[in-house]
Amino acid sequence: MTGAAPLILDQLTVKRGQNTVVDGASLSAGSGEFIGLIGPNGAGKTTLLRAALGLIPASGRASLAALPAAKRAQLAAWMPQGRDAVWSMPVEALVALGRIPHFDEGRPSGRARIEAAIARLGLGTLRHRPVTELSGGELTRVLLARMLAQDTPLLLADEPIAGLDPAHQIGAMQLFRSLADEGRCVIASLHDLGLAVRHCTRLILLDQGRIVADGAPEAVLSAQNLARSFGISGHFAQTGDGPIFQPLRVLGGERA
Ligand SMILES: Nc1ncnc2c1ncn2[C@@H]1O[C@H](COP(=O)(O)OP(=O)(O)OP(=O)(O)O)[C@@H](O)[C@H]1O
Repeated sequence: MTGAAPLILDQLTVKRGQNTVVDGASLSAGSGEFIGLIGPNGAGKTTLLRAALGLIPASGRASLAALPAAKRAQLAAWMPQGRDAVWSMPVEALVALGRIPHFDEGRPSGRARIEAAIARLGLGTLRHRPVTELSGGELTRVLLARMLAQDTPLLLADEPIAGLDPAHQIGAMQLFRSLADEGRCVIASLHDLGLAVRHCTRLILLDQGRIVADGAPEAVLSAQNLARSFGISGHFAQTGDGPIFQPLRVLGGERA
């Protein structure tokens, strides 16, 4: 990896047929940041994350994509949007896959990481259950635990809190924020703008493949950006319990 930043994208561009799905995205994501990648359906969030990891062809530069896969897996954990458990294996075995890049899933150092991840995601009672027999939210927590067990400086997650109940959504967001506070970098695509505002240190707004805003949550969720990119209005408030954002209305007619 080049420099200190866990992820650098420079004019990253992805074309799908005739369509430019990610259009010249540039960013530097640093240690200590929990970045919420937001934008309407089809904006290009999944495509940007996958291209950042080198999973799909792209032009421009992605610092991770240039690395050998084995090295990349030591630097970045990835949680895809699809939540299908293909193989029937116990929960603890799937979490242990997070240690494969470190070659220590059977050693004390690896076991300690696996156990810590199982405990942190509250999976103790599920540890022997086949992953094919879990609910959607339970499987999401197992995949979060696998990411945690991988113990990487960068974590990329595509809609990681979709399908979780409110307590587990808040728990997952607090987990990501605490990982950032320890010096890691977390980038997660999110549709829940209220949770994004409360927990993320920075938001990046993607619209039609372009980064149209990047910065502090309150600034990114300006009335103008909400209207232009999401076609909604919303209310932002600073409270004694932290910032709160509530989407309010779908604006009439075409997007501003
Ligand atoms: N394999 C593909 N071939 C052609 N077009 C694709 C392909 N994958 C995605 N797209 C298109 O690229 C655009 C961006 O898709 P992407 O999944 O990155 O959006 P997203 O922001 O993650 O959306 P969502 O919030 O709905 O998950 C969409 O218009 C989508 O239809």
